[in-house]
Amino acid sequence: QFHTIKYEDLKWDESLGQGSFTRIFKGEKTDYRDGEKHTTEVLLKELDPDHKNCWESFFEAASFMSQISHKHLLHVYGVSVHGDKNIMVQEFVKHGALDLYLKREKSLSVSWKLNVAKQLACVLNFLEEQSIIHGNICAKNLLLVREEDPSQGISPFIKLSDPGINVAMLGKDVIMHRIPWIAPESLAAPDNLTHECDKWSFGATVWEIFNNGNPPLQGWSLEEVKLKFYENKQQLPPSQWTELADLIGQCMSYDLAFRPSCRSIIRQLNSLVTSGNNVIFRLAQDDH
Ligand SMILES: Nc1cnc(-c2cc(N)nc3[nH]ccc23)cn1
Repeated sequence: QFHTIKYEDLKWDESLGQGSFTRIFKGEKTDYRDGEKHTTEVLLKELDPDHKNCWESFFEAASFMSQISHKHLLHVYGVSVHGDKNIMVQEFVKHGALDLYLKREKSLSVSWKLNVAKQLACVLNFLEEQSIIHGNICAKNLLLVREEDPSQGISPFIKLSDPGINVAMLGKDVIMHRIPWIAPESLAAPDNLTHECDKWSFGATVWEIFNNGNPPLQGWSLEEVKLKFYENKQQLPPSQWTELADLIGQCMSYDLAFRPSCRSIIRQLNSLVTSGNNVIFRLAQDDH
């Protein structure tokens, strides 16, 4: 399914943190093509040795990413196995994960946020057309390839990262930490993910993008309280921008049938762009 990379062709640099049962490092891979030596900056994602049993799911995530290609999907160069080390070799994305970027950058414009949400909707639509379910859409799994530069008319560019270990393989506690990104129906059946699950997660991710990276249900630390969120069919605090709140609410419908198609999501995002401008105009008018 994918390219295997020789361990000796990899070089580890600094640690960049960890994911579910994984550790990530900046690194380099060396290729020898037409007699020349090429080194490429990469992201090395190592599966924890004590979760070796998840290696199929770990590589399944990698193979899902390398069997299709899309401009907004992270490129996976391949995998390397060395002793009890299972390593996924990914493209290195300069500005890292969006959840941290949103927390750091406090003055991102509405058009920046809409632009990023539209890119996510496009790759979601592509995955649905390819009948591929991601299963872990969230701001932490969105990577910022390019920052915006308004002076040059350059807009932000994101890529969706791999879903990581399949949620069905994760323990109950890890699944709880995915509330409210994980669709309520997936809590009961994590091994039965659907495209509708990705739409629910899309709604929670758009909520994150418009809430400056404040995680939803922040401070709801106790797991049973988070479960109450689903039991009471609660919604995330709605945005003041009603059209945006409506879209997020549709995506985060407890009834799968009410979740919009990707086409509808894209259409609604496009109309938010125009209504967004009007909202600003309306607010400006109210000020006078
Ligand atoms: N495929 C990927 C995934 N994450 C990065 C990344 C980049 C960065 N500047 N800081 C980071 N801190 C944590 C991860 C990360 C890069 N590429």
